[in-house]
Amino acid sequence: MRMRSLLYVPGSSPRFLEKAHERGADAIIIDLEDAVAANEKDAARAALGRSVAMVGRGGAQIIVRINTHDVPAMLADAAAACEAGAQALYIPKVSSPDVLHRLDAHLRPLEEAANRQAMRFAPLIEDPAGLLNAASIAAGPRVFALSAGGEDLATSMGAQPTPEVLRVPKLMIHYAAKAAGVLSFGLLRSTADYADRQALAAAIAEAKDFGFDGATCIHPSVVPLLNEGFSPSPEEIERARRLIDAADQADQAGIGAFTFEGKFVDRPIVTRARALLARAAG
Ligand SMILES: CC(C)(COP(=O)(O)OP(=O)(O)OC[C@H]1O[C@@H](n2cnc3c(N)ncnc32)[C@H](O)[C@@H]1OP(=O)(O)O)[C@@H](O)C(=O)NCCC(=O)NCCSC(=O)C[C@H](O)C(=O)O
Ligand SMILES: [Mg+2]
Repeated sequence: MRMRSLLYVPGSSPRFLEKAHERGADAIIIDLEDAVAANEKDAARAALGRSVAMVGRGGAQIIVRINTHDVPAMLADAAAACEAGAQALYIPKVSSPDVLHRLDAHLRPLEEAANRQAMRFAPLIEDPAGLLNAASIAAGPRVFALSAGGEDLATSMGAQPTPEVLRVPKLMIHYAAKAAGVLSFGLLRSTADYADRQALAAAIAEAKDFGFDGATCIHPSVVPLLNEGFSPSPEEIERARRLIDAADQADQAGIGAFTFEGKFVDRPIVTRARALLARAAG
């Protein structure tokens, strides 16, 4: 399943929710957390059934970002997301796997009673404790993806969310995701400056080179950039096909390493080409 673009939509904004399914995002994250004012959170949760149905009309994966600042709110959000038919939870401010176990135990009987598929978890790491526990968080129950919340991460450290500040923590979280074999979402910079398209395109190209699978965004204008940027280009696909043909011929001739279009090729390079074609196939 492709998850190049994940569009955040505040769960309290009917104007945004109404057309979110037309924006082309692979996944839509209905936010109940920081984009929703405190006095609107109960109403956003109560409306979740309608919101999930509305944003799901285009076939995107539907994810709900729950609150984790207090346990009753967290459990109520998770139960509402389950009842609404969301496929996954975005779980903010995860500092250790404990919260994932708590949610897993809470959801299991609800899912069984309603005969629903298990919702998957995407923890969001947003403080230094979470950063240092990233490997155990990535290996937690139901986890399918990991990402960093750059704004909260910087804030929790008394830092500014500049690319220099965010680069190392975001890469640490990325490597934890890769070590656990789960998806890794993000860019090596803050996503708050969504209007600078040139900088965004460069950041997306960089993230793709690092092996990130996709990224979240807060505005629909970024979705096409993510979809294009995290997809293999036609040139990359053509080259991968030629390289695999050449590798198959070399294999039949009993040759493991060879020169292809002026460059050295051996097994990991062929594996990379096959992975690129698999990604292109969706
Ligand atoms: C950033 C925004 C507040 C901008 O809002 P606004 O100025 O009203 O947008 P536009 O006028 O440019 O909108 C143009 C059209 O696009 C639609 N729109 C805009 N945003 C969205 C959206 N997110 N989803 C769906 N549709 C959207 C408008 O309706 C307009 O369409 P039309 O009506 O047809 O003309 C706003 O974009 C926004 O609120 N974005 C979401 C913010 C959010 O969810 N933030 C939380 C996630 S990020 C985070 O929490 C950080 C992380 O945790 C960390 O710590 O780093
Ligand atoms: Mg945050």
